[in-house]
Amino acid sequence: TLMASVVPQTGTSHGVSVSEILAVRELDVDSETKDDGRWQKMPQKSTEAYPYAFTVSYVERAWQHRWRCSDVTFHCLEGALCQQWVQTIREQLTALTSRPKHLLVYINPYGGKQQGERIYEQKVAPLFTLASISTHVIVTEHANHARDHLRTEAELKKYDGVVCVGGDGMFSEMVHGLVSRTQRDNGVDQNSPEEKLVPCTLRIGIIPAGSTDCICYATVGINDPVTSALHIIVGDAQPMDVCSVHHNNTFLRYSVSLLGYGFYGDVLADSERKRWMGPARYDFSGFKTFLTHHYYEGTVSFLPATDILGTPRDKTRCRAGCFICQHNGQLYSEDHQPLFLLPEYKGGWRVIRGKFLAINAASMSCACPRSPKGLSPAAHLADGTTDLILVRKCSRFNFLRHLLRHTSKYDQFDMNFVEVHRVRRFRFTPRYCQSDSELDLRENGKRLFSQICRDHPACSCSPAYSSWNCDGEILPHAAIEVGCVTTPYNLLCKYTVHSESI
Ligand SMILES: CCCCCCCCCCCCC/C=C/[C@@H](O)[C@H](COP(=O)(O)O)NC(=O)CCCCCCCCCCCCCCC
Ligand SMILES: Nc1ncnc2c1ncn2[C@@H]1O[C@H](COP(=O)(O)OP(=O)(O)O)[C@@H](O)[C@H]1O
Ligand SMILES: [Ca+2]
Repeated sequence: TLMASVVPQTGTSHGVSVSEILAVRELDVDSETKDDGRWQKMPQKSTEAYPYAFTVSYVERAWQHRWRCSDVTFHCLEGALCQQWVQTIREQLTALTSRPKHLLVYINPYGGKQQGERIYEQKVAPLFTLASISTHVIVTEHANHARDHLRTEAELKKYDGVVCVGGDGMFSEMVHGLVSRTQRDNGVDQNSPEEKLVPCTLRIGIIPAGSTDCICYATVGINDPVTSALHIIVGDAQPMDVCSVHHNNTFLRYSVSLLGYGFYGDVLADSERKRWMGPARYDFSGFKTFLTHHYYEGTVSFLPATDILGTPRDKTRCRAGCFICQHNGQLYSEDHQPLFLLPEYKGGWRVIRGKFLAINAASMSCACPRSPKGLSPAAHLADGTTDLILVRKCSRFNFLRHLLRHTSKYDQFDMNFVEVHRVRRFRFTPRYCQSDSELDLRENGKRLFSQICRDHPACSCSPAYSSWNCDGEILPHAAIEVGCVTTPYNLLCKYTVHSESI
C-alpha cells in the first residue's frame, strides 16, 4: 500500500493496493501546470510545497461489479524521493508474475452489434498500452478463423494469454483451438470419450462484444469491456468446466456454457437466419419458438454426481475462490482416481424416457443480462459437473411460467414438469434414429424443411428431432454423449475473473 511521505493532490491520504495498480508515471509538475492549467484547481498550499509528483493509475471498484481505471497523483518534496517511489512501484509490479505482458487478441467484427473493433480500439487497447502490455491483434475474416489459427499457426510460446473480443461463440472458438492443440501436442485422442483431457496452460480473456455473453457475465458479474480489460491486466484467473460432446465415439464439440436440445436448440436454429437483427434475434426467435411449442421424444441417461458437495437446488452461488469448486476439484488431484471412473460408480446410471420441451445441460449458471440468475443459478464454474435440466411436455401457460421464473426470484425448478440433476456424464437418444442422409442434410446447413412426423405423417405435431445448441453453435446430431471434466486435473482453460465475490 502506498502511503506516508507522499501526499496525493487532494491533500488527503489515499491507499492503493499494489495488486490493483495498473501503471505509474512521473509527472513534470512545472510543465504540466503550464500546459493544462490544472495548477489553479489544486489547493495552492500543496502544489507549492511539493514540486515533484507521480501519478498512479489503479482499479477502482464501482457499482455492480463494474471496475474503472482511476488516477491519483502523489506530490513530494524531493525529486530523488519521487523517483524512488516510482521505481519501487515498478519493481513491485514486475514481481507480480500472474500479470500478462504479451497478449494475442482476436476480434470478431460481426459479433453482437458488430462493434467489436470499435470497443477494442476505444476502450481496451488504451488500457493495455497504459499497463505496458504488448498485443498482436487479429481481426477475424471468417468463422473459425481464430480457432484454426490457434490450433495450427499461432506461436503460442510468445504469449501469456489470448483474448477474444466477441460473444460466447467466439470464446468457444478459442477453447476449441487451444484445447485441440493441447490434446494433439500431448497425444490425447479427442475421439475417445473416456480419455482425460490435458489442461492447456494459456488463459483466455473475454472482452464482451457478442449477443448473450453469458460466459463473461457468469464469471465477471457484468458485461462491460473496461471491467474485463482490467481483470485481464491484473491477471485474474478462474478455472472452468468443459463438457466434451461425442456422437458414436466421434468427437463433435466442447461446451462451456449451455448445451440445449428442444427449446434452446430451436431458438438458435431459427435465430441464425436472422443475424442481421443483432442480439434481438434471440427474443424474436424465442417468442416464435415459444409459440410453436414443440416437444421431442427420447431417452436421457445420466450418471449423477454423488461424490461431490452441492446440489443444483441449494442456495450456494459460485463466486471467486468458491469452496465447493475447491473441494470437488481435490477429488481429481493427482493421487486420486476420480470416483466416477471406478466400476462400482458406473452402476449408477439413471434412465429417463419421455417427451421433452427442453433438455438443457448448464455447466455454469449461464447468468446473462436476460436472466441475471441464469439457467441453473447454483451451478459451479469448476466443480467437474453439469446441471441437467429436463422440462417435460406441459401446457404453453406452464412453460411460460417456467421461463418467466428465470427472470424473477422464484425457483424455476419447483414445478412438477421440471427436474434437475447434477451429473458427470449424460447421453441422449431420440426416439427415432436419425438416418445418415438426414444428418448429411443437416450438416450441410440445409435444415429439413419439415421433418417427418413418424407417428402421424400428415399432422402438424412436433417434428422428430431438434438440434443441440452448443454454446450458441448448432449441432446437427440429436443423439449425443456428454462428459464433463474439470480442473485442476482435466480441464482446460483459465479465464479472467473478479478476485472478489461477483
Ligand atoms: C418471457 C421471458 C423469458 C426469459 C427467459 C430467459 C431465459 C434465458 C436463459 C438464457 C440462457 C442463455 C445461455 C447462453 C447461451 C449462449 O452460449 C448462446 C450463444 O451466445 P452468443 O450469441 O453470445 O454467442 N446464446 C444462446 O443460445 C441464446 C439463447 C437465448 C434464449 C433467449 C430466449 C428468449 C425467450 C423468450 C421467450 C418469450 C416468450 C414470450 C411469450 C409471451
Ligand atoms: N470474421 C467473421 N465472419 C463471420 N463469422 C465470424 C467471424 N469471426 C467469427 N465468426 C463467427 O461468428 C459467430 C458468432 O460470434 P460471436 O462472437 O459469438 O457473436 P454473437 O454473440 O453475436 O453470436 C461464431 O460462430 C464465430 O465463429
Ligand atoms: Ca460446473
